Amino acid sequence: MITLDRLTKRYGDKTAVSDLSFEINPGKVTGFLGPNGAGKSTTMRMIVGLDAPTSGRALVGGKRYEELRHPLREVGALLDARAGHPGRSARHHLLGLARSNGIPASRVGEVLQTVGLSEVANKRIGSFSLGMGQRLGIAAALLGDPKVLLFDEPVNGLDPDGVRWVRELMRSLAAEGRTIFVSSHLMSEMQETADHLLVIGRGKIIADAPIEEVIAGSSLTAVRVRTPQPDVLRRELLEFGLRVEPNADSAPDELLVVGGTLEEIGDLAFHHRVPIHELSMRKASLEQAYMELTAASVEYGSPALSQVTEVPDHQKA
Ligand SMILES: Nc1ncnc2c1ncn2[C@@H]1O[C@H](COP(=O)(O)OP(=O)(O)OP(=O)(O)O)[C@@H](O)[C@H]1O
Repeated sequence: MITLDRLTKRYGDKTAVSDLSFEINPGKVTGFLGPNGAGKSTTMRMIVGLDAPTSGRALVGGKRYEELRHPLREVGALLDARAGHPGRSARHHLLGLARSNGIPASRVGEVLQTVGLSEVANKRIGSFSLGMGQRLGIAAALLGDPKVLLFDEPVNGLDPDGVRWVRELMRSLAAEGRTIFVSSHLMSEMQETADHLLVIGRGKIIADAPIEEVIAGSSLTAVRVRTPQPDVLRRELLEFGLRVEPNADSAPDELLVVGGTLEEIGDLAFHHRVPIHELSMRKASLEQAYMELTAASVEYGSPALSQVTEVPDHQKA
């Protein structure tokens, strides 16, 4: 388990992480999301002792990183895939880490196998592609067989096969009861991998909830109802306290209802003898839910496309 207790980091006037308190539990993949500059890497660096908090604490299994006797055997991290001397071979890099952490050398062959680098184990790290570097970083994180694992953007640079491999690895590590904390900007990938989400913006927590709850909380998650009596049903739904979205694109017999479950809406229609021709859930994607959640905390936003694309004269209407 990872515990953050009022964790704060300031760089001069800039507060990178502000009073963060939360727990990351074992047996789950917890996704760590937030816009660029939100404070994700800084938080992860403080958990593994690479940055000192200005105030507050980050604990792994109840201890500060500095208090861990064999840190790599308790917490593994992929924070910077370029770590490791470029002139060294992958095997030597891992052997060095194993030796300094009291990990048997036999473990090196095992993790190289796990990440699919056995055949290039004796090649120089400097000759590795971005994806191979990511795999080596993951091998280093797994070396001490730790209960807690942190991955900062682990699928960065990986091809689709590699992305799927990382997803399956995270899921299986969590299924073994480990604590998996992973940051990513790839929402579709997070939607497939994470059980729980922590969303931060400008150093503060915006959401700490199961992924299904985050998606259900989006205004784009709604129940679609088709009925020959939309006006009657609309009135009853509003009376019941639900919201009916005005939707110019809807067919005349269709209502989009926010805030209610399929069961509640079905029962309500039955109670008022309103015939139903369709009752279905329209789920927001994680990307849509995330964009809504973080809209107010994007520090380095993108200009509207019309501002950056010059439309050639001959294409103008
Ligand atoms: N060593 C440093 N010195 C000064 N400011 C820093 C330092 N490290 C981080 N920051 C600032 O702290 C804030 C949080 O940065 P951090 O890298 O943790 O964000 P992030 O969420 O990981 O962003 P990204 O998604 O772009 O990787 C940013 O505004 C960043 O400029």
